[in-house]
Amino acid sequence: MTLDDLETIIATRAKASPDDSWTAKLLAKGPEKCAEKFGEEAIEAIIEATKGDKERLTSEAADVLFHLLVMLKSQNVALADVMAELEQRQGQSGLQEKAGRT
Ligand SMILES: N=c1c2ncn([C@@H]3O[C@H](COP(=O)(O)OP(=O)(O)OP(=O)(O)O)[C@@H](O)[C@H]3O)c2ncn1[C@@H]1O[C@H](COP(=O)(O)O)[C@@H](O)[C@H]1O
Repeated sequence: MTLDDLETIIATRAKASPDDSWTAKLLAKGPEKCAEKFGEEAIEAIIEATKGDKERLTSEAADVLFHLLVMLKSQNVALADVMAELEQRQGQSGLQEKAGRT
């Protein structure tokens, strides 16, 4: 499973009935609800990371990635655009980037 696969699954399930699909149900609630759910999942991952529970963190991290992609879908932002942004950053240290900010 790749993030591209998951994006494709989400795009397909977005067309399903909200009665049959969590993806469709969440998207039907609108972008704000999708963002809120992503935030909840991120907080759950933070909690597991601070506890040091690797198994629970792995599970919550999966929830975070799934809900990140649903949030992007809700705003029609393509994963490819996010990856292109990361690609542009390749080769520049995060510390260099921070020091170069005006
Ligand atoms: N990867 C996921 C995925 N990860 C999490 N979830 C759902 O996200 C929902 C929210 O998770 P939570 O554990 O937070 O559930 P909750 O009910 O809010 O529980 P609490 O907050 O009370 O703990 C649950 O219903 C999970 O099943 C997912 N739902 C779908 N997918 C993928 O999307 C595909 C299509 O799913 P549907 O859209 O449901 O057909 C699936 O086959 C999977 O590949």
